[in-house]
Parts: sequence; C-alpha cells; structure tokens
Amino acid sequence: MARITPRKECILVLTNLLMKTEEQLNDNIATLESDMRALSQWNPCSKWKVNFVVRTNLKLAFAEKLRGLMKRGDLEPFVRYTGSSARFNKFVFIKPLVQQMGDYDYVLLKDADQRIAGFPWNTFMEKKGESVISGPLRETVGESLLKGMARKNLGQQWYQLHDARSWKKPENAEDFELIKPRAAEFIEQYFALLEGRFAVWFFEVALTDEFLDQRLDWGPDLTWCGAAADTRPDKPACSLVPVVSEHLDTREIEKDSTEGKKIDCPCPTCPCQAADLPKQQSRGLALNMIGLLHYFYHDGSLFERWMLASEEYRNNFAHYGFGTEQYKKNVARFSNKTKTHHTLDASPERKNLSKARLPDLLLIGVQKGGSTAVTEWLFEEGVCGATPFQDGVFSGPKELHFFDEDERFRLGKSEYLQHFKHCVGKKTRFTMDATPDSFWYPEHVYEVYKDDPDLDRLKIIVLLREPIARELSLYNHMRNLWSKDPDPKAWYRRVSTESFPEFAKKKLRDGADYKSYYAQYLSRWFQFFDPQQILVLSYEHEVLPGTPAKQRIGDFLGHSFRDDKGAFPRVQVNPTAKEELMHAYKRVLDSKVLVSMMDGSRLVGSAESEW
Ligand SMILES: Nc1ncnc2c1ncn2[C@@H]1O[C@H](COP(=O)(O)OS(=O)(=O)O)[C@@H](OP(=O)(O)O)[C@H]1O
Repeated sequence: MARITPRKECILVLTNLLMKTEEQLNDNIATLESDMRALSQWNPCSKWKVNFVVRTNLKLAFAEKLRGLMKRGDLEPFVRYTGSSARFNKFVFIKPLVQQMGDYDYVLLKDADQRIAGFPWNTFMEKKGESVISGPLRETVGESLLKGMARKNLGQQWYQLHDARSWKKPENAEDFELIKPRAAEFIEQYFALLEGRFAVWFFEVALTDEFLDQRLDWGPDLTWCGAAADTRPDKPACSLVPVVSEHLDTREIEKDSTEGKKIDCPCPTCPCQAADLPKQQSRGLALNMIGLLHYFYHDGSLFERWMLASEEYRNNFAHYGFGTEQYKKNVARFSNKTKTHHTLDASPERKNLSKARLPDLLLIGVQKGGSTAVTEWLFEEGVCGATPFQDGVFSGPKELHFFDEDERFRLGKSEYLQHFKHCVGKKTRFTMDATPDSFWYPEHVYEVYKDDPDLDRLKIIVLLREPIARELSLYNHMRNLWSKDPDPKAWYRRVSTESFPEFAKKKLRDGADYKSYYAQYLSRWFQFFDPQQILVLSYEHEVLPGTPAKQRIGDFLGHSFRDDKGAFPRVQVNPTAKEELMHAYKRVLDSKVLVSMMDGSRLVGSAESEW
C-alpha cells in the first residue's frame, strides 16, 4: 500500500447519527470508525464532534460501542436518548460549537451516511484550491452498479448536478476523469467543507433563534455561497469538485408530523402560500424561499441577497444532471454561470473587484474630535474618499459608516471594497475612510483587514478631544438638528428635553461603555494593529489653529503635503457659546471619572495639566 504523507490542515467534522435498531447501531458505529480512521491518516489533527441520537432501549449497547470509539482520542460525542425519529434541525447541535470552528482550518459538515473511507480525500483537498466552500459529487450505493447506470431515472436526489452518475457518462468523461473543479453558486450540506474562520462568521449570522426554533435545517447551504462571495472576494467562493463520496442513504428521519401534516416547509401551511407572506416579495425567489426569509430571517436584505445569489444556479443548473439536454440548454442561456476554473481562481468579476484596495488611511474619530476639518484638508490634498451608501444620511465621501452599522458590516469585505474601487488608478497616494464612529469598532476593522495583503500599509489616525468639550460639541450638534427637524423618533431627540449637564451626566454614568473612556478603546486598537500604524493626536494640543497637526500627519504618512502648515479649514462650527457652560460643568464632575477618561490621553503622552 502506498505511504500517505499527512496533510497539515486540522479539520473539524460535524455530523449527526440517528440509531433506531441494534443492527443500525453496529453498522453506523463501524462506518463512523472507518471514516474517522481514513481522515486521520490524511489530517491527523482533525477532530470529530458527533451528535448521536439513540433510541432509549439501545442505551447499554451504545455505551459500550462509544467506549470503544473514545479510545481513538479524536471524538467528542453529544448523546441524546429518545424514542422519537421526528425530524430535527441539526444546526441546534452545531450552534454551541460555532466559536470553536475558528480553531480549525476547515469545518466539514456532512451527513453520517456520506463516506470518507474510499473517498479521494487528498485529491479533493488539492483540487478545491483556495475555495471558501467546496463539495464533492455523491453516489448512492447500488446506483454505482451497472444496473443503476442503465436506469432512466437519475437517482433520487433533488439536485442532480451533484449526482456522480451523469458525470460518469462517456460524453462527460473528460471533465470527470481530469477532475476539473467547477465554480458553483450552491454547495449542498450533505458534504461541505468550509474555511474555519468563514464558518464562525457565517454561522454566527445565519443561525438565528427563529431558524433554530423549528425543525427544518434549510437555509445555511442556500445562502453560504453568496455570503462567501461577499466576504472573500479574493478567493473562489464555492467549488464543486468532481470526486465521489459514497452515499449509504440511511436517512430515516420523518418529513411529516405525526398527524400526517406536511412539515417540510418553513410556513404554517405547506407548501408556502403567497397569502401568508409579505406583499413585498423578492423578485425571482420561490415561495418556500420567501417563507424561509420571512419566518427565519425577518426579511433581512442580507439573507435575501445571499439567497438570490444561488437561486438561478439552483433552479437552472444544480437541478439537472451534468451534460443532460436541459443542462446544456441552460448553459447556453446562462453562459456566465458554469465556468470551469482549472486553476480555481476567483471569477473575472470578482478578480476585478479584488483590484480595488482597502483604504490605506482610516481617520477613526473620535466623533467631534475635528475629523471634518482634517478630512477637508486631506481631500484638498487629493486623498480619495468613499462612494457613500445610497440609503444613508451620509451622502459625502467622508463617512461610510461601514464598521459601525451592523447591516452594512455584514455585507462583508467585498461590499466595503466596492466603495473604494473608483480610487483605483487615481494619482493620489491615499484612499481614506474618515468615519469617526469606527473608533468604537476595532474588532470589525481588524476582521476586514486581517487577511489583506495591504494590512501592513494601513495607517490609522485618531483625534482625541477632551471629553466634556466633545460631549458639548455633540450636544450642540444635536440641538441644531432638533431645531431644524424636531422629529420625535430621530436619534438626536433626547436633547429636546435634556439640558447639557443632564445629557453629559447621564452619559458619564453609562459605566464602562461610556464612549469617552478612550483608554479602553485605544488599548484594543493597539492589540489589533501595530502601534507604528496608529497616530493619536490630541485636538487641544495638535489640531486647533497654531498646532503642528499637518506636519505630524505628513511625517506619519511619510508624505509631503502641498499645504503642510497653517490651520485646518473651519467646518461644522457650532454657533452656541459654550466656554462658560463647559467650565461650570467640569467643576461639578467627579474627578475620578475625569481621570479615568483621560487615561486615553496618557496613553498618547498628552499633558493632563488642564485637569
Ligand atoms: N479648523 C478647525 N480646527 C479645529 N476644530 C475645528 C475646525 N473646524 C471645525 N472644528 C470643530 O470640530 C468639531 C467637529 O468635529 P468633527 O468634524 O470630528 O465632528 S463629526 O464627528 O464629524 O460630526 C466642532 O467643534 P465644536 O465647535 O466644539 O462643536 C468644530 O467646530
């Protein structure tokens, strides 16, 4: 037998096993053990977390088998004894394991009756290349025999493209024998290998309470290719690799409820009825999919977008056997959908997008720290700003509000890149996002930059301002907005009833979350990024007229600006007289609070003498 050279990746395998009879118990454990042995030869640091659902009367027999399995050392079992074989949502078992997925290179989600023993694992791993998600073909045992090949009906799978038999037909032999992986927009969850870090991010978003609170496990595989394309524009999102995993087809979970009612859909009555669903229905989605979006995902635009990303592919390609007449017709109609990517590069559109670079300059606030004035100057110097979101209140190139707005952040890195692609090829040296609220979200910024080749190029500027003056500036800003538009639902409404001392005092008592506790935020920025990448300026000492901020910024960026002296342009100056009010207020403040707030300034070595 040929010697195996072990691979270095660590794989986390997640699977469910339902055992109703002693015979099944024996078979299932034997199958599991041989699959575990097969994988451990290739990837010795892999781990199996298995959800065993066992009939109560099999307790003793199961316990003995489990003892045998545990000797291997690569199994963590989750055991549930039950008398029921009703359908269960396997992601309920997966949810508590999501954070651990990040400790592994890959997560393999697979049905227990989908084999690894006998599967060309190494070839699969090689051929999938850098794909974020990849899956093989499957072939049901018995169907691989000649009589199966001869049968007209190509198997029982809903998605026939993933059925190995059509690939093995003589006319398709080249694709199959040369094992040409194909870009896919849908990989079924019967056997799906996901990048570990992507899996953490995706399942955190996709396993909503509503989804977990019911029995269907539809959803994740319908949306994950869209999500991968969004978050990893530099890699192939999903790939189907034409190698075969044998399918034992032992599934025995019941699709109907005990009263004989169909439960195989996400709506109160199955199949989903238009009348039960919102009037504003997504273009191009089948009713069951709209139901899924509505009942599990609150009609969220993100899920709709990911679902739509696979809908056409599922209906027009995945549904048909490889090389069949209908498949070929659809290939002709939707020719951009079925590219073979021999090298498993990202698609041309996504490659184009990946030419766009992340901003190399982030001006992260703080809010009311003078960021608009500094931005104006940088724009005058030719720095390239963002294309704003169409739906937002910020319509200029300064503030994209990507890291601080959850809905936007979830759209992923490719969305962020979209807003800077117009900067590609411009003569300017810097591309900048100057959203002050990013200061509170260092983790989000790091998440987007961490794997980027430009991470080391990134420069971050923070403008700190003495907290009470900052609050007063914000208060005045809110008062101005209120006087123009007294909307009782607006974010600034609290200033209609609160005086400045009330406003500021309440905020100071917000505790550890208080946004002017600069030190706690700054220390996180320093954890994620090299301190050399961060310039912290104090508004009072380095931004106000007569201070050397322009030169300090030029030195920090290693760039000579045309205008590197003098004051910044005066912008957004609040008309309200404030000095007196501010000083009066400072006197009533608890000095401990102030000291703690000013720790941020100490971190950057600013003088505290004012205090
Ligand atoms: N040139 C110049 N130099 C120094 N300070 C200036 C300058 N231009 C504007 N400002 C003052 O900056 C305060 C607004 O800060 P931001 O632009 O960061 O506000 S925002 O977070 O973007 O809304 C706001 O402070 P307050 O006047 O205290 O409200 C602006 O007046």
